[in-house]
Amino acid sequence: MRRKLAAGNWKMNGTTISLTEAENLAKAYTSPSVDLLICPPSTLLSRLSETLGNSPIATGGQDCHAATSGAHTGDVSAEMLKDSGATYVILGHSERRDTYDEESEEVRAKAGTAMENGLTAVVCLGESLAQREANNTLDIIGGQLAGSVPDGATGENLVIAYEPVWAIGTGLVPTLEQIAEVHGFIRERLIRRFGEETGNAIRILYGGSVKAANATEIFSVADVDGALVGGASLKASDFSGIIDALEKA
Ligand SMILES: O=C(CO)COP(=O)(O)O
Repeated sequence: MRRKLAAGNWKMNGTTISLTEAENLAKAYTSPSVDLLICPPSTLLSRLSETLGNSPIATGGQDCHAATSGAHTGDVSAEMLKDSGATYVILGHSERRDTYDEESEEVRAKAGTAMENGLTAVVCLGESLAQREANNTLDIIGGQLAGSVPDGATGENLVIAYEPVWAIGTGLVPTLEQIAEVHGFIRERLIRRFGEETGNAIRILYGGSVKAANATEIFSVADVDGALVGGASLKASDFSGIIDALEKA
């Protein structure tokens, strides 16, 4: 049985004041029935990890370098994330694939380094609107999945996030049938590559305009094991509506 996961990606949002939102969340969820994760900007990671202290809410980075250390100005290593209290790291987000031309091969190298450092890699996959309209969604997702996930993935060290690029921050959400098709396809590919047991243990999150108002129906879809939430994870009052829906799913 896969434990569900509600993950917040704060992206490039948040300063010290935002720690209060995490504190409010920690007060509200002292023993949640689902896993909870916040991935703040790296400037807040240490303080957020300290603020959350013994709360069950985990913290994570939003990217890491494939190398363990060295002359990489501006980058953050997996070891640094771990040292800042993180247990997860988001990798291959479409905003990084787009802005920094991150290819799946690079994402795979980063995920390997993250896993070696004891982090759980949240590997993001997603098609653009043009790719969906050209009926290429499953080809794109299949290629990104095969290319971005390293060998040795398990239900512990890997989470997949399906985030259609056109649904991120737009208020547009795929139909439940479209979500079911892609999540079912990812599940099948994971089983084919890693075997029945591991393939079934890896969690698959949906991400893209998830809100309290649409969370219940999204969580009703087979193989949706939780959500990777952007905008609606910034305020505890918004994120808690999504967490509550996941706890009831
Ligand atoms: O990109 C996302 C999470 O990683 C989704 O962002 P939104 O929830 O703001 O659409």
